Amino acid sequence: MDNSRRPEDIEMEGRPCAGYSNGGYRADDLERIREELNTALRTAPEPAAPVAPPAPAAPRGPRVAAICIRNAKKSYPLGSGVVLDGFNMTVAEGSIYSLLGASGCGKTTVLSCVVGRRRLNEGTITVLGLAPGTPRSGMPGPTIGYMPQELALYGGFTVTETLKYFGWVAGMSQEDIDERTAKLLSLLEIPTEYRLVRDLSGGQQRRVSLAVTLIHRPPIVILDEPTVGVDPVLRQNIWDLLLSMTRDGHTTVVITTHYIEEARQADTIGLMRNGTLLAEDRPDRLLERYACDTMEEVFLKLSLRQQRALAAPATETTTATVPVSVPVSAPDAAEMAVEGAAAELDQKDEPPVLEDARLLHCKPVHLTNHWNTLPCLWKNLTYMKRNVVPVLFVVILPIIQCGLFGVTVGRDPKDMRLAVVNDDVQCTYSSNLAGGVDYKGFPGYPSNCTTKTLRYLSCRMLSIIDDDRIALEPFPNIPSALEAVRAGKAWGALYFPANYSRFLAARHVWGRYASDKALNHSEISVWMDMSNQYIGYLLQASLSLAVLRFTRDIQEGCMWNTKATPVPVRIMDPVYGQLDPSFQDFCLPGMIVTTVFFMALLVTVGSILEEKRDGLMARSLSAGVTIHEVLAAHVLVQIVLMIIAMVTALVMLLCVFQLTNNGPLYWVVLLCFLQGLCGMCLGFFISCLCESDMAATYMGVGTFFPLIFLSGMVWPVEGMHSLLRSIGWALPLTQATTSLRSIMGRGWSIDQPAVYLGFVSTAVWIAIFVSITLITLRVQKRIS
Ligand SMILES: Nc1ncnc2c1ncn2[C@@H]1O[C@H](COP(=O)(O)OP(=O)(O)OP(=O)(O)O)[C@@H](O)[C@H]1O
Repeated sequence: MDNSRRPEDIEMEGRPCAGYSNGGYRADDLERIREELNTALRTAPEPAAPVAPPAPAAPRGPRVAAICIRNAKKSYPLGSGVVLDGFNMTVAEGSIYSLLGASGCGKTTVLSCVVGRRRLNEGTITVLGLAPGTPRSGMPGPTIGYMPQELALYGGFTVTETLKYFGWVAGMSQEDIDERTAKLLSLLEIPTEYRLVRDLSGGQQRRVSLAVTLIHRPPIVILDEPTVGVDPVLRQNIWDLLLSMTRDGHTTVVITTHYIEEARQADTIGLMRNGTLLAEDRPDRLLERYACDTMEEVFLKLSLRQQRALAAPATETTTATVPVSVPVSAPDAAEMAVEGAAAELDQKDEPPVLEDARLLHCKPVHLTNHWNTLPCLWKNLTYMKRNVVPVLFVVILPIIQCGLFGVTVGRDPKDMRLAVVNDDVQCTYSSNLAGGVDYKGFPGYPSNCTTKTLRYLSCRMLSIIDDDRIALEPFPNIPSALEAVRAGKAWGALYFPANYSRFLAARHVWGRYASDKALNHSEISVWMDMSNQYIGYLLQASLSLAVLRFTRDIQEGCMWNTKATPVPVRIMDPVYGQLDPSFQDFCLPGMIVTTVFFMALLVTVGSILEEKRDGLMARSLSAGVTIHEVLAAHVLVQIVLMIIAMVTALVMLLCVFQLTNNGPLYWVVLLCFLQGLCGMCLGFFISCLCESDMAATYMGVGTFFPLIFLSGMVWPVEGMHSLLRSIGWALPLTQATTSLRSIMGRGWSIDQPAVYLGFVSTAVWIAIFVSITLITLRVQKRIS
């Protein structure tokens, strides 16, 4: 065995946290200490809830381990490699432990595992005798006060509101919060208690962050670079505060910092590099052992040694003073043998480290029957009070959306131009040409209608065609009329051949005896611009209707039997809807469903990502709020917003624009509400999956268009390919749109399959979104 290795180093390798390490003591010394500790164990009180009872000031030794990490290994699922590689760390109770290391060496990863935010791939962590994340450990929760590297504060809250929220989460009473707030504000010199956090200076914000960490007097305080970017005087104040906190032995502090020399004030310094701990000892001993004047030199020496060890072929596989699982070069091994011998002598002054929780002065804080939904709800409402934009968005967007829908969609196009070439007779179109004869003034039909008396029929026909929808414009010949159509100046061209009136009169008078010439010359030729399908169909429908009316007009004028119409079809009153159906009424159900669904989705994603941003949610979770409590508080707020959006949309569409609803309004409202819930649940899923606004935007937009097009809102699903129709059938908006259309258009109730399928489909989708959200959260927790 290598003589240079310290006994506890040998024990540390693979040694579980619980138990004693002899720390270089003689066997009889150890026996005595064990006896003392066992006496203490027998008399030590059990942990009490909700907060740790005040215990008498602890003497400085023998100390026990408050935090113990053994053989920790960690890599991130999407990370570039191993972050912690056999990391060991022991933090004595009532001490300040300063973890030093270069940027990216894994300090934050260690701390986030200690607070229970992340899990190790291998190895163990014990904090106050318990593993973080286990029941009754209070981790994440009030056992630990965690100050993350990022600010992670609600910028829209005042200082007191911030402290109130985190104090409330930690289970403190309002009086206790007020008292602690006053004390911390004075200790940390934060004079601006009613100012919003976002309006404070950077240094003030960090002090507020520290106050949040300390508000509930946590037994374990974890500070991730609290002094970065802080003025030197304030930095020293923070250290003074930490020293005073640990003086009575009831608070243990772990702090990371980039300022190596300030770390000399700590009881223990841990030097970390590349995911392993290079050394861990009292600052004076580290300087002494490595014969250096500054801590920087010690760090440099150990780092170079690790560098050489990693580069050179191994002579040893483990080290004495460096608990690093890397090979060590021969010169370093010799040097380390000398250091190890010195260290062994030092160890006799060092107290043993013990991890039995019952001997600790610091106790885990476990809150029973404490729900954080209420603080979260209060926080969400306070957030909304300060950020009215999302609320206005929920109220104003449906007004704008539905208003635009009401005034733009489904309205008949007006003044569509048709080019007219009339070789039959010169009518004058009063609406288009100045002067001349008004074709509307052409005589009616005498009762004794003959081919001679039926005159100016082209003008008569044009007078029927000319309405609000169509504007007629005369052209001298067919080429010029077609040119106007090609140039986009007219939607179509009509041509009345020469003697149209005479031949049409013959066609009517002679009926089936009319000559071929009469039949051919009594036809109007039409050329249409069908590039716009909707306008093209509208014009064709107008012309067909005009021909029908014109024919009936002739028959009535001549007192002929009007039943001899050209199309022997009689359109009766429709079973549902009107003879002249409105496109608006077709789109309306889809419009309502889409508005409510996507409004809920948008607001949910927005508010959760806002909370996730800058580590806000992570901090709440570290403080003991569960993700379910966060979601529950959001559900309550979102439901209120959703109801506002839904009522606004329905009032706009049904009351302001008087769109048709023939069915029971309560089914309409219930289905819209369920659709809102469904959108909200999809919002939860998206915001759990996405870390950034950008990713969420892509997902939101990515779901928007397929859902809209496949739901049959824009075009009847009957027109889709059968495969798409099957896919669309199963999507969240499709059945709901059909159901709402049946309620509003046909006046059906829930007993109709088309209606209840919408409710069933929505409920199933809510269940699916909730399930996949919970599964995603569980997977994320497992791999974090
Ligand atoms: N969520 C993550 N996913 C993937 N890799 C990560 C993640 N968080 C950290 N890492 C990587 O793990 C390594 C250690 O990061 P960590 O934040 O623990 O270092 P650090 O020592 O705290 O650095 P700093 O002092 O700059 O804060 C880095 O290489 C970092 O890129």
